[in-house]
Amino acid sequence: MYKLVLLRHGESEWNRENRFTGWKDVDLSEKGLKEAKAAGEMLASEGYTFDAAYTSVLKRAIRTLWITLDEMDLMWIPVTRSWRLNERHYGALQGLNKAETAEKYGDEQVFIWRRSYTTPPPALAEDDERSPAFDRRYKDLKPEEIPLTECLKDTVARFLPIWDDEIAPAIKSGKRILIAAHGNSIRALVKNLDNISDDEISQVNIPTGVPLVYELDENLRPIRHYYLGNQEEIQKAMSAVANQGKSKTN
Ligand SMILES: O=C(O)[C@@H](CO)OP(=O)(O)O
Repeated sequence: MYKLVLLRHGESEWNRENRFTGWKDVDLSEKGLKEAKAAGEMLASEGYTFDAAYTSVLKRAIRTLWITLDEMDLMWIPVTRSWRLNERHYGALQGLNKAETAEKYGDEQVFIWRRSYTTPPPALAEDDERSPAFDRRYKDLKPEEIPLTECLKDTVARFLPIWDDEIAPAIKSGKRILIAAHGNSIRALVKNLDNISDDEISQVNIPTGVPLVYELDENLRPIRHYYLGNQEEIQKAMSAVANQGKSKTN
């Protein structure tokens, strides 16, 4: 049996302000820093350790990983950063307040933009200065790999190559892996691992800063999964994520 731990970054400044974030490189809030520390403490106290870690090229996930590994005295383990673990690109919604967007376009439309598997949010214009094409960290991507928006299906498609080529073989070789990533890149992985339908994945919400443990069989099929921590608080945190895209007037 293998154990894989997934960790969504701690609360970011834009999570705190309830803004669509996507590939915008915002940092952790004070609360997010504390969540990352608590995640590391919990993993250490529950006896977890890791041989390697994977994260995105966005500082909220990288810093969460640093803090978690620091708490576990594991800052020395190899870390792979890849754009393939980035948050789902939120297109032209990036920067907008989620509740205000729901007031303007309706809760249903915002739910589709946030949680539909195949409908992407409105795209950034190609010449928009926020396009990843103008960001040096993405200079090695092929033009067709650079997103101007993404639905979850797109995120699954760009995440799977690093899973199949690097992470899955590492787990099978016996390495204990920690993945510090984002709400929607973790949803992409969870959909794939648990074989969740396109419809049902719309109801899955990942809380910030809570370790999610997957026990996997020799073929990396999940045996069970569970969050570490206070289960009641975790349920509340998941509902809070679901409600972020609802207008306040409803
Ligand atoms: O804004 C985002 O990038 C993500 C994660 O914070 O939000 P959502 O849960 O709305 O998909």
